[in-house]
Amino acid sequence: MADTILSIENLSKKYQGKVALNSTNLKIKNGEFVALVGQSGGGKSTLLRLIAGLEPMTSGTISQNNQLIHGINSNTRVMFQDDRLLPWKTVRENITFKKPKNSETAEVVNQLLERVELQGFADAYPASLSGGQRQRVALARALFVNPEILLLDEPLGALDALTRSKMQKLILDLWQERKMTVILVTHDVHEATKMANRIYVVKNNKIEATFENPLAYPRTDATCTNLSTTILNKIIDQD
Ligand SMILES: Nc1ncnc2c1ncn2[C@@H]1O[C@H](COP(=O)(O)OP(=O)(O)OP(=O)(O)O)[C@@H](O)[C@H]1O
Repeated sequence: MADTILSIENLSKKYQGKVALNSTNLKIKNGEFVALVGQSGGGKSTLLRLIAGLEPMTSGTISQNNQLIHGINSNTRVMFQDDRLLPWKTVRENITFKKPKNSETAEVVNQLLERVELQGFADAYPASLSGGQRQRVALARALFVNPEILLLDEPLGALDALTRSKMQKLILDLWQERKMTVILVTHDVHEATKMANRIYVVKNNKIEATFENPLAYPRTDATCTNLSTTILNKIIDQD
């Protein structure tokens, strides 16, 4: 639990000479659930994409388990706001994409579908599913490869309040069951304080503030309010 899983040093990213992330340092321990919050354009998604290796960094280093990350980081999986399911593939095929089909694989998929409450949907096509169901398929697809770090880029942003709240609980339960590390990007400060044990405010293309979250799980709206307000004030603070 106490081991550093991810170590980021002096990480910078520029797009056509314009800074998206500026000399950022970050250390995350194995099994933590951290959140990145902050104003639009601050660099949150850029940081997540660099950790996933979806884009090259301009300078700096990212190490996972003391191994430098170059190119696609196969020990991570990203879940985005849009589910990115392939419409011509069934739920099962979307989850097992690129994997050989055998009975063991089928059993893993069945267990995952049961865990995200989609048993019986293995042969359905994405078009026949609701937005919440599609995001649960996307979650199952991300978990299928057992990533060490699950990267969540505003995955609940398009869901209605009730579905969102259920998904928050499902993700927290899965985090605790699977002992994985989770990094969540969200616009919703309250969501961050309900889910994460540490919250980073990303502002002006760097991490401007860090808030430890001592609240015990399960958290309620009431117990999170004070910390949410403190973080919100830091985000809107004009300095
Ligand atoms: N592919 C790209 N090409 C050019 N500029 C980009 C690209 N991706 C991001 N940027 C720029 O980098 C900066 C950081 O963007 P990023 O998406 O990381 O911010 P963010 O904090 O995730 O914002 P949001 O909360 O709106 O998603 C912004 O100024 C953005 O315009």
